[in-house]
Amino acid sequence: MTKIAIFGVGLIGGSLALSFKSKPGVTVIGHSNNPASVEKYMKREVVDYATTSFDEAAEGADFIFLCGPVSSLEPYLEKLSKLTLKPGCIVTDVGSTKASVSACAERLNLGGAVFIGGHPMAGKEKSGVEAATSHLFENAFYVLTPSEGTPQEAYDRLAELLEWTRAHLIKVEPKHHDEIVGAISHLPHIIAVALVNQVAKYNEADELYSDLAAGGFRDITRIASSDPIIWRDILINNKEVMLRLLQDWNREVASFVRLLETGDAEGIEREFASANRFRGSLPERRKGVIHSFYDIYVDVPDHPGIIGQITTLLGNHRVNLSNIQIIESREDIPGVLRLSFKEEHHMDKALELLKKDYAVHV
Ligand SMILES: NC(=O)c1ccc[n+]([C@@H]2O[C@H](COP(=O)([O-])OP(=O)(O)OC[C@H]3O[C@@H](n4cnc5c(N)ncnc54)[C@H](O)[C@@H]3O)[C@@H](O)[C@H]2O)c1
Ligand SMILES: O=C(O)C(=O)C[C@]1(C(=O)O)C=C[C@@H](O)C=C1
Repeated sequence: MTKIAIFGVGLIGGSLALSFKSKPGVTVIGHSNNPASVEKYMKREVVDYATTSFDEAAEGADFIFLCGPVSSLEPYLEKLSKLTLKPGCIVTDVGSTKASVSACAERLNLGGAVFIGGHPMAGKEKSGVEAATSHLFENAFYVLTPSEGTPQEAYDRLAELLEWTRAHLIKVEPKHHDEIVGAISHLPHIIAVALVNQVAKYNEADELYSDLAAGGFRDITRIASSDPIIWRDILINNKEVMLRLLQDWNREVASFVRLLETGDAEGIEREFASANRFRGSLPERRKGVIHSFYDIYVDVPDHPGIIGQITTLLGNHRVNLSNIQIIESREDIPGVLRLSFKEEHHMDKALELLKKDYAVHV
């Protein structure tokens, strides 16, 4: 039996647990200090067994996944270094920063265990085990940060286990990881939060701001709803990188200010065109940087049963819908549904079917 211990069964730990659970020869053990959480993990059947005992969870484990907030990772490693772990046990983490946890593992003696840092490049703005899903990592990149001393055999065993997640593994050096992820994940979170807070202040004086907040605002600010503790830890841990990136960001903002002050219409056009080109060149069909869905938007009248009618129509024509979201729905006002498809031909078929009765936009 392969024993997998997961410390911190939240969004990421829970999604890993669901990816591994019920696989042949695998037992998944969840750990939390909180008895109510342990009960919840069991009740939701995310793990095979859960415990409040750190030692019981770690004892005899073949794989240990540390899935708490970034500030919990080094204390976890310290604690593990004081136990006798199973020889050959692989300890890994899922923290959004890699430099400090990897350096900590290098300093510590984990006995016969091996630490390999990890970071699945997939997530959500929601947190907790309630948001966990077995397919969260499918098609996403999953960064591993082995050191020079990491035995190839240990890396291969972890890689083999992670095949259950259906993610694409990629090796990155820890500091390099923190630079890149700082720019493509951490900076966007700061910008989204700052933008929402800016608009929230205007909204205090005039509620029309939130009434009119439509697709553009919602698209760029979804991640502003992310968990405050998780993000406090990430940003503090990656402080040096973030301070440099924010200086560059200030320069980008200042350059827009100059374009507007000087009425440089061509310059503004150039900025949009070059952003459009880079974004368009990003690989589309994977999660991680850009979600891999094909989305269409349907204007729908506000009457009961409308969602059922649409899903039944698509189902009857074997169109596979991956996600459905009500973007705007208020009494007496037509709503907008976002329908997401994983495959382009399903989106095309949905467009063809829905155009007959609804206003549909891509
Ligand atoms: N949310 C994302 O999109 C995302 C993506 C990839 C990696 N990560 C990383 O994964 C880790 C977990 O994030 P999440 O989104 O699953 O968060 P979460 O809040 O959903 O889960 C965190 C888990 O850790 C436990 N926990 C909370 N405080 C703790 C502490 N001080 N010590 C030990 N355990 C504690 C919680 O009970 C919970 O089970 C973080 O290190 C985060 O940086 C997050
Ligand atoms: O999709 C989201 O909500 C995320 O924030 C996921 C996201 C990201 O920024 O892309 C967030 C943190 C991670 O460490 C990895 C992925």
